[in-house]
Amino acid sequence: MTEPTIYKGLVGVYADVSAVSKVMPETNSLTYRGYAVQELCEETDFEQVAYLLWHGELPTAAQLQAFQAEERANRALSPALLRVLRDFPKDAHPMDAIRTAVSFMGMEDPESADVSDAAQRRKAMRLFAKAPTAVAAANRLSKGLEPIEPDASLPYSENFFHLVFGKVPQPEVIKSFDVSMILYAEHTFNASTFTARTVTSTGADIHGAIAAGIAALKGPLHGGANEAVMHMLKEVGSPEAAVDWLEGKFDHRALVMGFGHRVYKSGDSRVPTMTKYAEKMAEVVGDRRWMETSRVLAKQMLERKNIHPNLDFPAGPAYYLMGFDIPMFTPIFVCSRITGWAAHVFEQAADNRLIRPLSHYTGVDQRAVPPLAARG
Ligand SMILES: CC(=O)SCCNC(=O)CCNC(=O)[C@H](O)C(C)(C)COP(=O)(O)OP(=O)(O)OC[C@H]1O[C@@H](n2cnc3c(N)ncnc32)[C@H](O)[C@@H]1OP(=O)(O)O
Ligand SMILES: O=C([O-])CC(=O)C(=O)O
Repeated sequence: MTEPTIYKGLVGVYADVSAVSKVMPETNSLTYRGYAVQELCEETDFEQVAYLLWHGELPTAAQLQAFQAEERANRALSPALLRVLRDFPKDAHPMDAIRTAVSFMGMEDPESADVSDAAQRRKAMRLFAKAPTAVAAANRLSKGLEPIEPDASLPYSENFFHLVFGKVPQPEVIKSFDVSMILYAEHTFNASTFTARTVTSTGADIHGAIAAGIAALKGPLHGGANEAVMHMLKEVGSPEAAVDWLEGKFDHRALVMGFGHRVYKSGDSRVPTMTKYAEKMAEVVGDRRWMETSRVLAKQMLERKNIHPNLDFPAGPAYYLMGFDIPMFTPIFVCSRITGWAAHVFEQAADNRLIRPLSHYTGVDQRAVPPLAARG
């Protein structure tokens, strides 16, 4: 019998068509619904990008107003969910907290069992609006602080800071955060999005798909890398120590977090924009240490290994400079990626076929079951 070709890690496999976004590794570029992501960062904001991903077109002023009004009206958590969040172990991983909160939101959603396109879209809006409230509440409760109520007078990104810190920072900080949310929003068939599509392909609901996406995003090879990058920068300590630190990693053939990418082999399309806004954060805060250390690491990785940084590399220090606790970084990524995951859930469901690949069996040949007494 001829051996089937195995595509380990599904490298190079086209699993379906998609009209949501396009990664062009040959030019290090990325478009959402045909718009270059860098241009979206400069010309729009995260709410407009969320609308674009879900509807295929940028909103008109009236459409944006309606979208924002719906988002602002759905931010509050139920008293039952707040009670559950209060009962989480204080040392619960924040990604486990948001994954569990999303599952809970699914159970209490008024349209829980309805997987029609219209209901899934309404549920996506509720998830999009509530996720920041849950992420911020879990973070504050883990530190013994009371959750803060969302402020419906504030746009999405301003409200995020309000929920976490109880105040809104200067516009430069909001802009850098908003840019990170646009850049993190969507990236074709990455592991978490493919997971969400696989769950959707079984006919399951959007809360299940997004909870599964969160579980996949937590891993350090995917979204968890933005936290690992900041731990790494702190371990390195200073730009002067970066080259020796990196050589030590090479000696042990260790992975360097925030570097490498399955699709981009000559640079991640999002890195220049995120680096620009991380640099702005360093200016605002007046602390250049992390960006200088990053610069040396990136230069050395390229010279020694020809490996480029990915989006998590500048996003890690950017979030740190914004004042977020490191365990918040991947949950922030969740709040952004909910938009991309949901767009893929809608697309998968609209033209569905169960996702079910094959495995090539390499175990022992078929054999008889020995009786218990005969098993040595
Ligand atoms: C938002 C995101 O999810 S972006 C990704 C975030 N993840 C990280 O930053 C984690 C660190 N990076 C990695 O682990 C990998 O680069 C991944 C998982 C992102 C991509 O993995 P793959 O596509 O399977 O990369 P692949 O294994 O083919 O890498 C090619 C070579 O580069 C090496 N390499 C890739 N990334 C790194 C890295 N970060 N540090 C050191 N070496 C690396 C591999 O070891 C491999 O070397 P080899 O040919 O000697 O075996
Ligand atoms: O595309 C990938 O494999 C990972 C990634 O960069 C993302 O999900 O943003």
